[in-house]
Order: sequence, then structure tokens, then C-alpha cells
Amino acid sequence: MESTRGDEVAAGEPCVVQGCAIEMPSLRSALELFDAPRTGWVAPTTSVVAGGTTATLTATGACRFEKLRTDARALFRRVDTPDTLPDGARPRLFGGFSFTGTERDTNRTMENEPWAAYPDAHFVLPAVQVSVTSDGTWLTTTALGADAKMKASERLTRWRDRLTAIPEFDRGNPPGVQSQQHTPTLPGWRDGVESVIDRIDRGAVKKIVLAKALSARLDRELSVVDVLARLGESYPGCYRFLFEPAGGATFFGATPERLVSLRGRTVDTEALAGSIGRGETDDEDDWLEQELRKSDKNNHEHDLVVDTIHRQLDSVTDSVETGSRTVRKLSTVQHLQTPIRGTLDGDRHVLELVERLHPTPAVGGLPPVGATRAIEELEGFDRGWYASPVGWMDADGNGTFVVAIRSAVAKATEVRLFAGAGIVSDSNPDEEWDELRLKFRPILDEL
Ligand SMILES: C=C(O[C@H]1C=CC=C(C(=O)O)[C@@H]1O)C(=O)O
Repeated sequence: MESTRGDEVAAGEPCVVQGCAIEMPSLRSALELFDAPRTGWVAPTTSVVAGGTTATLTATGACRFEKLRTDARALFRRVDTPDTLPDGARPRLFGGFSFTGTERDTNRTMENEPWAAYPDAHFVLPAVQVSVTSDGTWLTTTALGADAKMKASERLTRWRDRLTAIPEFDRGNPPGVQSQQHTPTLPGWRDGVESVIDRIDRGAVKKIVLAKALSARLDRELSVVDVLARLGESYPGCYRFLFEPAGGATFFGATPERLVSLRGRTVDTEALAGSIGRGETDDEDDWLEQELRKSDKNNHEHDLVVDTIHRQLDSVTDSVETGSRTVRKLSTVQHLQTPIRGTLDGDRHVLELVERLHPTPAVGGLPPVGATRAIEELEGFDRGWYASPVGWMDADGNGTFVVAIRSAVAKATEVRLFAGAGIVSDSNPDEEWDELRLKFRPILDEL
């Protein structure tokens, strides 16, 4: 059996791409076939599972977006893709960024540090990529070196045979939770929220999104692939993602929040902030929706996000249009949501927009630098890639990045889940604590 582990791109070497249409049972089964490093990306338009690496790009610190952009452009100049491949089947770089670019302690071990294999920026050009697009399902392989063409073709034949022959894997049951640990606990959370409100009252900040980590020990090893499949049922319409670096923990989630999509000069983004629970009955659900729509606190929290995104896009667009505010209903919560579309003033790379928009005040706060500093001071854990931009980019600089909320990082029988809530001056710590419980539910219910 051929491993998906590819060969790392060496400076200047051309990278050959081969592709063909295939038929296979399901993306989930394909994801089971790949060893780490592997990626899963399930989106409303194109979904992808991928394995192996032909190139890895990494960066650290505050310049991580710019370095990645430069390195991605240089890499794609060497990638030779046949014109016959449809857009969704062309090679893509998949990966993500850490929430902050602040120096992190690299000496921590896997036992206490699930983010050990997650640099500040980490992207992979997969050796094998399977894409489900509006033009059907496609297999794409990449390879390097003098015999790259032959290697990419052989890889294509071997993986086409394997993928078309795979059985539909049975889904296992959730492993069961042995114990849970909350960071912070309720008293610590109350102190944190009071401290944020105090900073707001003093005029230091306007809003801070404070998060909590929930570490769970499981009875058995978790199948993240199964969880991802189940999240598709409980969280339809969300972006589901899975990143599994070699030897590392698996970061996964089902997020309702798209940070940005760029196609040509059209930018799509959104504000998603302000939450309330779901009702037991239709009437109760409608009543809660109306409460959310007229809540000053939630509308204020949401306005801050809309205004900030607008301002951040203003200097790089010819026009920005804000759609109407709607309510996005998910299985356990409903949110205020406003779509925002802009037309760029010229050709730009998706990472330029990612850098501009991250962190939106839906996951960071306002002003961004003060809020990020407060988050680091007040939260007693490393956010790692939680609430960060994760997604893909292609040779044209197009791409889609989502905000990695409703997410968790898992290794064997240990899982750490994350959830945050926007704190403004009239937030109530206990109500925000209850909101976090609702945000943990989709993943926690699958454990
Ligand atoms: C930060 C999270 O949610 C954000 C997105 C939607 C609603 C939010 C809120 O109402 O607080 C948060 O801003 C999270 O789920 O971890």
C-alpha cells in the first residue's frame, strides 16, 4: 500500500499535477484511507479530502500571513496544472493560522499541549486530493523531481484503483466521556467577565470575546472522522474541517462562520455575533428569535462586528454592500447574521483579506490589539488555532477561510473543546456561561 506521504518540494523544482474524474462511495470513506498528514474540508460548494504532502509552508509570528502569501505565490509558480482540470479539482493549499502571532512556548509536550504540531501558520499542498465539485468527483495528484510526471501518474492510477474499490465504512458509536475539566470554572469565568466589564467601563475596550476550554477524557479513542460525519447531520450548512498533521493531534469542527471567500475581485464575508438558545417548540423558538432581534445587547455586539468589517474592507474595495440582518438557526443556538459583499479595487490575494479581517470582533474584540492582549491575560489556556482562520487558497490567490469556532483538538482519548462569548458592558456572566454550554453541545454530544 502506497503511503500518501509525499516528497517535500525543493527550491526551484517543478511540481507536476495529474487529475481524473472518479466515482467512489463517499468522502468520509476516502478520509478513512489516508494516514496523517490528512485534511478534510466540507463546504457548501466544493468538498475535499486530502492526504500526504508535496509541499509544506510554515511561518511564525505577526508576519505569518505575509510570509505565507509570498511563499504560496512562489510555490504555485512552479505548479504545472493541466487546463482540463475543473476549478474545484485544481491543487490547493490547505491549512490555518494560530489566533495570535505571539511567541508560544515550543517546549511543551503533547500530553499537556495539544497544539504542539500546530505552528503559527501551516499549509500543505497535498500529494493526493479528492474533490467533490459541481463538475463531479475528481482525483488530483502532485509530485516533484526529475521523474515527477511518472510519479504523479502512478500515484493517480494507484489511488484511483484504491478509492473506487473502498467499502462504505460503518460508523462507530461515540466513545463516552469519563471526565470533564473546565478552564476556567464558573467562579473564574465570573471574575473574567467582571474584569472585561470593568475594562469596558474604564474605556479601555468596547468588547472582548472571552473563551473557555473544556477538556474531556474519553472511555475509548475518538474517531474524528465519525464525529465529522455526524456533525454533518446535526450542523448542516456549516463548514466542517479536519486538520491532522503527522504525529500531531487532530483539529476539527463545524463552524457556521465564514471569514472570507475571494473569487476574482468579489469578496464575501459576514458578521455573525449575538446569540440566544433554541426553543423546545416552534412557538418558543419564534419567541426567542424575536427576543434576539430586539435585544439591545445582542444588536450592539453585532453592530460592532459589522462596522469593523466595513472599515477593514473600505480601503481595499471599490464598493461594499451590507445585506439585511437575519437570524441563523443552528441546532442548539441562533445567531444574528449579516452578509457583506465587496468588490476589490484591484487584484489581491485572499490572505491579504484574511490578515485584514482576523480577528473580527466576533472572536477577538475591540479595539483588536487591546482585546487580544486582554484575552491572553484573562484566558488561562492557549487558543492555538481555535477561532482562527482555516481554509484553502489556490494558484490564482482565490480561496475560502472560515473562523474555526465550534471546534476541538483531539488526540487518542483526550479532547479539548473551545467556545467563546462576546462580552459587552451589559453582559451577564451567568447567562454567558449558559451560552457557552450551548456552543459546546454539538461536539460534546458526539463524544
Ligand atoms: C466565539 C464564538 O462565537 C462567536 C460567533 C457567534 C456568536 C457569538 C456570540 O454571540 O458571542 C460569538 O461572537 C464561539 O462559538 O466560540
